[in-house]
Amino acid sequence: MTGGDGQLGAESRLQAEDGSAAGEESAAGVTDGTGIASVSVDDDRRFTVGDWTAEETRRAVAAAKTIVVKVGSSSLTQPSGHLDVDKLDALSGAVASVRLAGANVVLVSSGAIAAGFGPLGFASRPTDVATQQACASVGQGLLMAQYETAFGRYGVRVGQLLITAGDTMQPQQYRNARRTMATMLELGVVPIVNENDALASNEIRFGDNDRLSALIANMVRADALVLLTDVDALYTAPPKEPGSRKITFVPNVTAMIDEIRVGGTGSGVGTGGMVTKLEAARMAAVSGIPAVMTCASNAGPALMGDNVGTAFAPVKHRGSAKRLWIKFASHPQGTLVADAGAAAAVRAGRASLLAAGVLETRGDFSAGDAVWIDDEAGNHLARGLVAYDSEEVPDMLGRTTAQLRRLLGDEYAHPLVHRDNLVLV
Ligand SMILES: Nc1ncnc2c1ncn2[C@@H]1O[C@H](COP(=O)(O)OP(=O)(O)O)[C@@H](O)[C@H]1O
Ligand SMILES: N[C@@H](CCC(=O)OP(=O)(O)O)C(=O)O
Repeated sequence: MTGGDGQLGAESRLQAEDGSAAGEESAAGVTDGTGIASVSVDDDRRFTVGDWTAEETRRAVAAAKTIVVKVGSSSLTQPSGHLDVDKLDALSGAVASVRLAGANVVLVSSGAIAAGFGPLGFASRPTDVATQQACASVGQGLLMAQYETAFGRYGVRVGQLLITAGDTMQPQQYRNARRTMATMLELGVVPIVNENDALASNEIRFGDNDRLSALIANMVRADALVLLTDVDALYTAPPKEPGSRKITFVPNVTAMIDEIRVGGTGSGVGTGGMVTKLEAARMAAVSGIPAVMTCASNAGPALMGDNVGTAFAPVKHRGSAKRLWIKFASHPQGTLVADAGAAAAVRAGRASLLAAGVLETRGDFSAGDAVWIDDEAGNHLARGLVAYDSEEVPDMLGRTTAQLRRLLGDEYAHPLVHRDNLVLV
């Protein structure tokens, strides 16, 4: 449903991402009679989807104290597989201006593979992972050298940070990356982040940098995310399709995600296309971060809050860093299958998961790992950090807290997943 003014209406779909009506506090809870209280697992301050206007969203981008800017391969390179220095210089100028105006800026830059295949003699972007990785190792160096020169003109220092998907999943690595980035920002450096393509494995790989940029926005507690690509805005269908219309404002990305027809990359050097950009916008919106998506040549106006591209309003308050990590970055190692009562309580968003309400455990996990919480039909309800090793759980299943204390001891008289460590999907 697209309004004639290019704003995507969401009035009829005021549903928060967890399925409960926006702003409504769910009442269901679960206790096993031992007084374990049930309080909200999600941020229950009232948030009304639709509160943010397009202007407010854009103003928030312009006023951001900390901002993540993501730029795609096609905005930095030529189809021949070489850097497009003019484009890179123009982008660097826009980002440096924001830095010099006092904001913290993180630049998530793709382009390593696209800048590396030309110098290595390939006519087009290689498709096999090993060759892509070799191209990335050549292209990443070229990219950074060019960024150093470009930002150097403005007296702005840049630093490289290469991250694998695995790094964002491991709490320790995540903390290290967050600390490094925070320190770089304190020192006035613009961190330039890319996926560590040379080390990424085929199985665990972002591939594109769109979702990585939303994770980084959470990591640095950014106030805004700007996604720069080779198309000026989000359209109702891939822009080359006749009749596709430009969308200037999306008040509720979680509600509209199924209504837009998105296609893959349009350039031959990018990855992911609009699918992953919309996913990044959704991750930002449910993390309380306003976002704008437009073409790289609009970087300056977008960062100034001008009416370019597509603005995405936040749809929730920002959660804690821990909850955002559980929701978007953790890598579940197993599954706890909840019975109907526990599933309803988890879904309602106000409960710890007790052993009494769990029917089955699957997978090999350690205390502190992320696990899925599924219903009996196999639907994922939530992700959470489990308090026990997978070998300990079978003896606990179906038992009340009082029984656990009596049979197994005090240390087992706790929820399998405490509500503070549980996030609805
Ligand atoms: N609904 C849509 N609206 C806008 N662009 C779309 C849509 N569906 C597919 N696309 C394509 O997504 C491309 C951008 O994705 P991609 O090539 O991965 O860029 P980047 O390299 O910047 O990440 C655009 O060039 C466009 O052709
Ligand atoms: N990390 C890769 C990103 C690959 C890619 O094409 O990403 P994108 O252009 O953001 O869709 C690189 O630097 O080449």
